[in-house]
This record gives sequence, structure tokens and C-alpha cells, in this order.
Amino acid sequence: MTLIIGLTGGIASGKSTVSTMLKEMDIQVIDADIEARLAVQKGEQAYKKIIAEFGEDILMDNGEIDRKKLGAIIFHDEDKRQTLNGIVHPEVRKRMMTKIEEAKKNQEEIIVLDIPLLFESKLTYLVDKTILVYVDLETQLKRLMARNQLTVEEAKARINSQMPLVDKIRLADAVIDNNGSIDYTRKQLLQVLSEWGFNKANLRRE
Ligand SMILES: CC(C)(COP(=O)(O)OP(=O)(O)OC[C@H]1O[C@@H](n2cnc3c(N)ncnc32)[C@H](O)[C@@H]1O)[C@@H](O)C(=O)NCCC(=O)NCCS
Ligand SMILES: Nc1ncnc2c1ncn2[C@@H]1O[C@H](COP(=O)(O)OP(=O)(O)OP(=O)(O)O)[C@@H](O)[C@H]1O
Repeated sequence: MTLIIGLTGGIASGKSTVSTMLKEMDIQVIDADIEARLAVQKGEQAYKKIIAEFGEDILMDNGEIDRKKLGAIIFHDEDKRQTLNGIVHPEVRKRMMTKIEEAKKNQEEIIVLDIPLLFESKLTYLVDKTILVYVDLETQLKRLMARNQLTVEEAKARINSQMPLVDKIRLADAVIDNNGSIDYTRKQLLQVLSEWGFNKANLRRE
């Protein structure tokens, strides 16, 4: 039986940092952000629907969607965000389901679904266990501004478009505190996996 873990958090809380650690342990990670990018490439169904809703102004010269422009719109407008979600999320779900089926066929011990909006989008039915990567608001804001070179206002708009991280704590099976060092985060991850019956030895495929 494949154990399916849902890895979630908030924007810039450290999901990619944890998913890199998981990949280093040879665990397959399916990343919703990557699937969402693929789903809106030129020519895809979602691409066409986005242009129909948002107009050609959101395109770059090469015809691909200008993610910066679309982000500036949807992170400041709840209705438009819901419209975009309604177009993109079903495609992301389909793509993830296909990958889950493949991983199950390959008899993977564990697979991890990295889904930022796991709780907001009520996708927990896809997974057996959930891990929340938690940081406090101050750290989240600081790291998001630094990583994406955003102003305080831009960063706050993105954070406020998601369920507060503190509210996700009670919804998760395990919480990893990522306010500290990367090493401390790795230790907690190994601890959670070991509580669920996996250790370094049985994780690594020879
Ligand atoms: C708005 C878009 C174009 C911005 O692209 P950009 O390259 O700047 O950001 P990226 O896609 O890497 O997302 C970064 C983070 O933003 C947050 N985020 C993205 N979309 C949303 C959303 N609709 N609601 C809340 N948070 C979101 C997530 O934490 C995500 O990890 C893009 O995020 C998008 O198409 N979003 C809609 C699809 C979606 O919900 N993706 C998130 C997981 S399925
Ligand atoms: N423990 C840590 N100490 C210092 N910096 C960290 C730590 N964890 C993550 N970071 C940094 O914080 C930023 C956000 O981390 P990461 O990209 O892993 O978050 P994320 O949850 O995947 O973000 P998003 O969902 O927005 O893509 C990155 O610049 C990363 O290098």
C-alpha cells in the first residue's frame, strides 16, 4: 500500500525546502504549483479559458501568460481569484490524479503531494496523512518579500489570499516548525516519518 502524504503550508512557508529533503530521500513528490504551470501553457484548455476571462492584456510577447500580471490581478481581487481557481484547479486535480495512479502502479512506499491550498480547496480526500510546514507571520512575510522581491503590501496581499497558517495547525496530522534552521526542519521531518513507520533505511531504494 502506498502512503500518500499531503504536504502543505502557506506561501513561502518552506514547502519546497521540505520537498527537496524528501526528494533527497528518493521519495516522489508531486508538486501542484508545477502542474498548475503546465496546465496554463499556451494551447492548453485552461490557457484558452484564462484569455477568454482576463483578455489578451495578460499575455507576454511570446503568447505565454504573464504570471506577474495575472498575479497582480488575482491577489488583489477575490472574485477574479475564484474565477482563475475555477479554471485551473480542476486541471491540476486531473494531472495529479494521473501521477498518483502511476506512482501506485509503481508500488511506491510513499508519495508526497505538495499542495499549497490543500485545506482551502478541501483536497484532503486525496491523501492519507497531512504535514503542515509552519512559520510565524513575521518570518513568512520577511522570507516572501526577500524571495520574490515584493513590497510589504504585495506580500501581504498574497498571504491574505490564503487561510492563515495558524488556522491550519489544527487541521494537520503533523506540524513542522520552519522558523528555525534548515537542520532543525530536517530533524522534525525525519521524526514525523519515523512516527509513521519510515526511517532512513527503509526509505532509500538501493
Ligand atoms: C497567479 C499566478 C499566475 C502567479 O504565478 P507565480 O509564478 O507568481 O506564482 P506561483 O504559481 O509560483 O505560486 C506561488 C505561490 O502563490 C500561492 N498561490 C498561487 N495561486 C494562488 C491562489 N489562487 N490562491 C492563493 N494562493 C495562491 C501559492 O502558495 C503558491 O505556492 C499562479 O500562481 C496561478 O496561476 N495561480 C492559480 C493556480 C493555483 O491556485 N496555484 C496554486 C496551487 S494549485
Ligand atoms: N529554515 C529556513 N531558514 C531560512 N530560510 C528558509 C528556511 N526555509 C525556507 N527558507 C527560505 O524561505 C523562502 C521560502 O521557502 P520555500 O520556497 O521552500 O517556500 P514554499 O512554501 O515552497 O513557497 P511557495 O509555496 O510560495 O513556493 C525561500 O527563499 C527559502 O530559501
